[in-house]
Amino acid sequence: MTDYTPGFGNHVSTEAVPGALPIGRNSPQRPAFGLYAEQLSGTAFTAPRHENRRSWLYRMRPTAEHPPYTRYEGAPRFAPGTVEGPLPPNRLRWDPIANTAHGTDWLDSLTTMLANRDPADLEGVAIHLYAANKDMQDRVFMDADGELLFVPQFGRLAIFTELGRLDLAPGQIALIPRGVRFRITLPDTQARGYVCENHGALFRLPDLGPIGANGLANPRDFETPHAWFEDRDTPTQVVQKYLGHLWTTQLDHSPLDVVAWHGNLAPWRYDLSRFNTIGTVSFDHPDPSIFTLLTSPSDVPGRANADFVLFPPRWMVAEDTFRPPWFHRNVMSEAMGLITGAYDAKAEGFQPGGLSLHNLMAGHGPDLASWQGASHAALKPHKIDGTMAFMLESCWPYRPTRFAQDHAQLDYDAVWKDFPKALLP
Ligand SMILES: O=C(O)Cc1cc(O)ccc1O
Ligand SMILES: [Fe+2]
Repeated sequence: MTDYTPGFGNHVSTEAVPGALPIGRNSPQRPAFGLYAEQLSGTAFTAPRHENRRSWLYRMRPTAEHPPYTRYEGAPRFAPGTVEGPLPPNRLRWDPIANTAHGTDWLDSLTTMLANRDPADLEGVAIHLYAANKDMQDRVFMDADGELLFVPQFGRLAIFTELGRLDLAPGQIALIPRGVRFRITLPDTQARGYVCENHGALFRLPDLGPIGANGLANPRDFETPHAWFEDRDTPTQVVQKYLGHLWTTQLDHSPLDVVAWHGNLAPWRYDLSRFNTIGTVSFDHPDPSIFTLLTSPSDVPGRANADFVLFPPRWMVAEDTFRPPWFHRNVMSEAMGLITGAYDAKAEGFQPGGLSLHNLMAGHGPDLASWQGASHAALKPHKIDGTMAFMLESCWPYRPTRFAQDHAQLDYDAVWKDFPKALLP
């Protein structure tokens, strides 16, 4: 059980030991109890105030005290780079990854599927899958390449971070900022899901425009953990992802030793059932941007580095409308995952834990069975229930890893085969 503070991007002050947090200054000459003050930046020092994100951590030892990093040889499918050469314009889809070997923790189970920029560009996103069956023991991970958005699909995660503990279950998502170290244990002994890694501008809530001041993901439903620490003087391995590669070093203590912190750069979790879904009450299927939960802007206004888009249970009431997603070709690139149930544009073949990719300009939309069903359905109010899908839509075309290329479904194109030709008068 953990305590949380509600709100998105708020300035939080929290201490696990009374008196640990300095009052009125960040870096006193001698912080309480001999703690070390450390600033963790999520944006440049000079970022505009409304975008500026940083926290001050008060820890038992400075992060700076560590031996050199050497290459990490574990996690064989994590961050291997993508396939070089011309990128085929083909649509791709994957079944959930088969069970990983017994005794594989979250970190070593990470399997990179798609990536679209070099992390050193400070733009782009990558999509990793995990399928773990062992707790991380005596080791922590940190990602210097971006913030991590967790989308569990099966099994709970207990995430012990430098800034507090997060309990996470399927149906919730969580975010860990760039650079924050954490360890993951598995309350259900097994867990499977997605991790979206964002190298670009920090995820934020989208502007709501004419929707108004409320709706979609409301800020108060994001939960940030209170300060928590462990005082453990036992050997601890640190693994970090740095510019696309994995590195490791060894400490003689746990770095999850932040006794107090304050600031607006912090992990959070969010319950997807809180998403206030908005859709048409007249006709036509709205653009999926109506379902944007988080956005990471690029330098081009309105063109996201990444949008995290949710397709939750909802009522469909549109009149004289083909209600599922329409056929379309998009200049943005669409990677999709499924948390539970079925997706209304794919009758079969897109399974919970699976993944699909429709890169820029790829013709896609309802498969033949979904098109037939929706073209003839009686248009009474209908609840799409028991489903939760998401899309990570990016302006940068995704490239698969070699593993992804070798494990894609063999004949995905066939779901769009044999559409009857239109009959002209
Ligand atoms: O391709 C998809 O299934 C995602 C999607 C959903 C939708 O409702 C409208 C457009 C779109 O790309
Ligand atoms: Fe699409």
